[in-house]
Amino acid sequence: MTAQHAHPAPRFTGAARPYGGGDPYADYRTADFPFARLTDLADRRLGAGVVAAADEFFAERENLLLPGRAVFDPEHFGHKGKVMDGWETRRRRGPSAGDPWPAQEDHDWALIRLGAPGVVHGVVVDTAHFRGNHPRAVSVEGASVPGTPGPEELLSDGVTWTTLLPRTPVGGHAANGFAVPAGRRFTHLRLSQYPDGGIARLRVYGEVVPDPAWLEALGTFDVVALENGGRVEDASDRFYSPPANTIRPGRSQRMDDGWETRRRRDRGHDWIRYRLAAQAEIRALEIDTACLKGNSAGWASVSVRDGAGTGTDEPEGAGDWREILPRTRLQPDTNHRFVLPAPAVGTYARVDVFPDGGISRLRLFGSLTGQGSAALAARHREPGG
Ligand SMILES: NC(=O)NC(NC(N)=O)C(=O)[O-]
Repeated sequence: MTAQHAHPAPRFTGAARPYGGGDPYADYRTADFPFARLTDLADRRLGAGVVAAADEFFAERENLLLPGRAVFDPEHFGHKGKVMDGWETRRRRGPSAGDPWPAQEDHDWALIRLGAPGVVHGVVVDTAHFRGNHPRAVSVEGASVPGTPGPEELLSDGVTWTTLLPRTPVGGHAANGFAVPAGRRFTHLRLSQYPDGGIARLRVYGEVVPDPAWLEALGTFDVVALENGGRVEDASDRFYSPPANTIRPGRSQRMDDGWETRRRRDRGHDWIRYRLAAQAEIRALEIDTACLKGNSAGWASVSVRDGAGTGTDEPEGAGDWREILPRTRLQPDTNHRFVLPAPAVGTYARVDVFPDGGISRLRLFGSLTGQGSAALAARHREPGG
C-alpha cells in the first residue's frame, strides 16, 4: 500500500511556551497523520529497541519507543535534573570561550532496531514536553543489515545508510510528522538530533515485509500476525483501543492490550477487516478474549475473501466473503481454539463480533499458497520491498 498524501503533513517549528501549569497537553501541537494508520515498525511490543545512543545524560534512550504518550510531572527532579519521559542529551558546547556555540554539524544520534523489517511511509518525532530543550532539527536514516548486528557493526563503515528524512527543523512540544517516500526494506534506523536536546517518542509507520525464507522454514504460522506481515485494513470502532492490538505478539496482559469497542445502542455489530501476509491456506484459528470480562464480545464469526486488493478500501477484485467460523458463543477471558473442517484459502480475513465488546487476539494458523509464497518473495526482492 502506498500512503497517499493529498495535503502535506502540517509542520511545527519553533519553541513552545514555557509550561504554565494545568494540563501539560493543553498547548501540545499535533495533527491527524494519514500514515499513522499503518503499523508502527518501531513498536517496543513488536520487539523494537534503541540499541545505542551517542549520549543520554538527562533521559534514557529506551523511553523513545514506549507505547502511549509521554507523561510530564513538573515536580519530578532527580540527581541529573528534570526527569523527562523521552531521550534527552546534555547541552553541547563549542571549543573555546571565544567560540562557545556548537558547530553547525554537531548532533546526537540513536540507533533503532525495528521490531519487524519493513518499508517506512512516515515518521513522527514527538517532542512532547520538550519546550525549551527540543532539538532544532532532526534527520532519520535507514539501513538493511541481515542477522542480528550489534552497535559496533551498525556503526562500521560497511553499513550503508539511506536518508529517509533529511535534516529538517522541528518544533518543541509537538508531534512532528513527516511522510517518507516509500523506499527499501529496512531493519534499522538512525535518528539524529541537531545539535542536541530531547525527543519524547519516535513512531515509524510502514508495512512489515517478512523474510520469505523464514516463513517457508516455519511452514505453518499465524498468517495474520503483524510480525509476519498481516495488518488491519479497517474496523468499525477504534474508541477504546486500536484493532491492530488483536494481531500483536503474545497474549494480552491488560484490557487495553486488546480491542474493546464502545457500547452499541443500535442493532448493528462490530468488525475488523485484515489483510493476510499473502494468500494463505488457513487450517485452525484462535479467538482470545483475555482480560475482557464484563465486556467480552458475546459471539464471533470469521470469514475470508480471496483476491488482490490494494489500499485501505474494500478489497478490489476480491471474491465474496466466505464464512469459515459460524457465529459462535465466546466466553470472557478465554482463549478459544477451532480446527476448521476444511482448509480455507484467502488473502483477507474478517472477524465480526456480536453485538459489541472486545477480543484480545485473533490467530489464523496456516501456510502460504504457491501464489502467496511467490508474491511475498517478489516483494522481498523488489527495491521497494
Ligand atoms: N529544565 C530542563 O529540562 N533543563 C535541562 N534538562 C533536564 N532534563 O533537566 C536542559 O538543560 O534542557
